[in-house]
Amino acid sequence: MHSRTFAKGHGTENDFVLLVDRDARESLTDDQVRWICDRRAGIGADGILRAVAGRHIPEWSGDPDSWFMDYRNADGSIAEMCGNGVRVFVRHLVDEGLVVGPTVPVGTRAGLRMTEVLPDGRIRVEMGPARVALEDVRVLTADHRDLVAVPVDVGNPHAVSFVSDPSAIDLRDAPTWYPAEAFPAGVNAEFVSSRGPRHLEMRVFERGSGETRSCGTGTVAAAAAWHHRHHDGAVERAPAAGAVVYRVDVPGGTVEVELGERTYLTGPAVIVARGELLVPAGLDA
Ligand SMILES: N[C@@H](CCC[C@H](N)C(=O)O)C(=O)O
Repeated sequence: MHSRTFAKGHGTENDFVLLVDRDARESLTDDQVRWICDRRAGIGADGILRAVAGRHIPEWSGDPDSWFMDYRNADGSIAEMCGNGVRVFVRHLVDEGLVVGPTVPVGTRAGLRMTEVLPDGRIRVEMGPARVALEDVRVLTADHRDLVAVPVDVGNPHAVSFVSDPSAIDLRDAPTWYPAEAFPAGVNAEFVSSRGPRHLEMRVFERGSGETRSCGTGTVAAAAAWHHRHHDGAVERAPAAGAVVYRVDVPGGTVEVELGERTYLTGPAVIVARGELLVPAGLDA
């Protein structure tokens, strides 16, 4: 058995275990990730945010000294980006005195993300482009719904379906999709309805984690898909008129998405615990 320090936090109840390991001295195997994220045998989380220096990530070509968010889903898989996670990541680095805000750059597998800690404590993240595909796909849910879905790339893949009532969708099993080749690396599936002008409600089934209480990249995908399909492809034209701001309600809270020349996600980030993880001997790498 060995021990390592951890913190636990969430962004709109999308929850994460944070492991700071700037010099990449500790291993983090898929089995360890699954154990840490297990809500009965481990700490419990939707994913892990490992904080390392960029130099330790082979696919990172940016500043080797910048902090890199090495994100893992609860099943051990790697994802390119996590919109709620990056806010929690920054909150933790600031709280621990490892960076000085308010502006904090973070390396991710989807590229560099500039973040800003706002005076009210929320964190605003520049999310890179949200690419809305022109061709729809179909998503099949556990309750045998066959839904039209809009593919959106926010650094990671999303399929956004517009439904009359997201709470009525059965998400006990993972949705599937067709054609299968639309998402060769899997997809995060969002179910979205309108609550008023520029106000959406969303549920999500995340690749690698199952149904979660929120997904930051998913809210950006939802707003971008909605705006694109209901304003005749207007996301690209938004800069002329200034950014449009969507409020997106998820089961775990509310975030704000700005669509314009750049895309921003703003929301809360909360650290709830710090402690010592006792890694069982069987999981020692
Ligand atoms: N919850 C995250 C997204 C995490 C990664 C996702 N499950 C994937 O595999 O792409 C968010 O807040 O964006």
